[in-house]
Amino acid sequence: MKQLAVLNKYFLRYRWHLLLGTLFVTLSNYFRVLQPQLIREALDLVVENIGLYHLLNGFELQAELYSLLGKTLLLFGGLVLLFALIMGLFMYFMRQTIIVMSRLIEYDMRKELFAHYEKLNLAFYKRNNTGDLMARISEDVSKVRMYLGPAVLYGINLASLFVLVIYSMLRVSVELTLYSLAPLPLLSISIYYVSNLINKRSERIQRQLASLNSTAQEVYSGIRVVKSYVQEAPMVRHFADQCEDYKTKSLELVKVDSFFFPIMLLLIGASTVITVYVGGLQVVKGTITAGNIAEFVIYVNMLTWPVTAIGWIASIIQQAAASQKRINEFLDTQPEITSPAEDESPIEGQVVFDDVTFVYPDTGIRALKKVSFELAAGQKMAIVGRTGSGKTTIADLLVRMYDVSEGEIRIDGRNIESLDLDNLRRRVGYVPQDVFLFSDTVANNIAFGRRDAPQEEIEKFARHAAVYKDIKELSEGFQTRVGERGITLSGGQKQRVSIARALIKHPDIIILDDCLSAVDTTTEKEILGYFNEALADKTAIIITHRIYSHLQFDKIIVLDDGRITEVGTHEELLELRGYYYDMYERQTFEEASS
Ligand SMILES: Nc1ncnc2c1ncn2[C@@H]1O[C@H](COP(=O)(O)OP(=O)(O)OP(=O)(O)O)[C@@H](O)[C@H]1O
Repeated sequence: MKQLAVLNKYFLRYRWHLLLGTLFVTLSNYFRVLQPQLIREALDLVVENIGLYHLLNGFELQAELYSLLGKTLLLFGGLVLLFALIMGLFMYFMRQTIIVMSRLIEYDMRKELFAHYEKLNLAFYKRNNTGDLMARISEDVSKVRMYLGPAVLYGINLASLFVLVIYSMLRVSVELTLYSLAPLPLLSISIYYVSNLINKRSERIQRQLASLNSTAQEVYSGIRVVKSYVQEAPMVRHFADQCEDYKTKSLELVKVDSFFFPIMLLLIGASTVITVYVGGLQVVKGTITAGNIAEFVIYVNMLTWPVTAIGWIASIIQQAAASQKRINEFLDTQPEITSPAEDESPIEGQVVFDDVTFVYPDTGIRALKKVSFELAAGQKMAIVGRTGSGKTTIADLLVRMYDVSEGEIRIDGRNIESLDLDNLRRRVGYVPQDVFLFSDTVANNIAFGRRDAPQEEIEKFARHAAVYKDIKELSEGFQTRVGERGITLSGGQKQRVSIARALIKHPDIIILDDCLSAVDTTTEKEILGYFNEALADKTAIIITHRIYSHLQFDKIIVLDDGRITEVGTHEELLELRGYYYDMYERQTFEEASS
């Protein structure tokens, strides 16, 4: 249960909701407990006056007694109604305080958890799958909310009702109280077991539902592959199997669920029978009145829900503790990449890799081995090399998605790890290989890093990225929503929108990771023509699988298995007759034959 201790700060934050809620619960229960006492009074009044009524047979007084009794009973009835109304009013207030408190805490928790997630490193996201991250922020937080709201509410209700009801019962008869309450612990224990079973089975259903959803989602996303391989029928069978599993699990839950109310009614029935039997004998002995039996039966029924709730609350708390443990695991994860200083100053753009070695933390893959190069501010460098040779890793290290394992990266002569992280990332325009667009308008996607960019700027940079015409042809131009992950745009269009997104930031250093791979050669020329002029004073690192003859590079490096194997200018590398030369020959041949 210590897992739940972290939630105490929220109780403290919303202490007035909690305190007022407790007061309203107690007041509501106070008026609830008064009702059986009024009913007992009314019943006793009737029982006591039956004899007198019959004695007055034939006398005028009999009618008067009848009317007086009627009026008194009506008064009792009116009072019971009034108390029920007051009780209801306080119940309304108790939900308005405690359940509202739980919703406010749920909102705070989700916000804080999301903000925390965003601070964590890329390595954390590689380590944990998206489904798990989503589950912790949605389902786990919801389970914790069940503890903060309903469990706390029913807990307070249980405590206050118990004190009030048992005090009222003991005042009448200690012996009858003990007999009437005897079956209730059994009720609590059995409900605890049934609730636990229900929860376990519900969880299994939830998991099955999640897998059902991801299957469906995967099929929808990969519908092109499914159709072109004529795999619709096997996919339907696969989905049907999963549905079958879901159905079986749901039926298992129904079986246990069906026990809930019968158990409750059986044990409450037992309590009532005992009350009437033992109470009846006591009435005969004269220790209590007949009205007391009615009063007790109502008390026992009043305790039904709170006692049932003990098992239910225990089960909710158990689940909430398990969920909070999962949430705490993430909350306790601290970002390894932190910003040491606040410094908004611009970057000149000198980049130095000094004997950089990098090992991916989870796989142990040595992606870079003693890589060294130097770029003066404003210089342009191309990185080429086979797939998996470490090109993207260089880009990721430059924006500190990871920190180097050995060696040092310096920007303007300062170790990259001593620079203000946000400032660094703001001043580097990075177009990653796997372009990602948000399901928002094209304009907002371009202005992602500069939310205040005016429309003219957005259009200007769209032109520079050679995507202006494509956007204008969309149904709503720049206001067209691009669908999930930019699904409604072509691969090349997505690449160009993300180039515009990087350029509009006016970065000091620009890194383009294979971002023209899906663009035709005419468009490529158009973009490169612009690059020549726009990147004139910027340091640029361009990762590519093609040789761009339209761009003058100060330096080209060839990577192979994490090492620099060739370095020099275009002409120098051609003279080396190595990987670069082969690449150039192949490309020239392909262009000539196309
Ligand atoms: N997140 C990661 N976790 C573990 N290993 C990784 C990760 N990303 C890349 N690697 C490994 O590091 C090595 C270098 O990968 P990198 O992505 O830098 O290559 P690349 O040259 O950019 O390849 P490509 O041209 O195909 O994009 C590869 O062996 C790859 O398997």
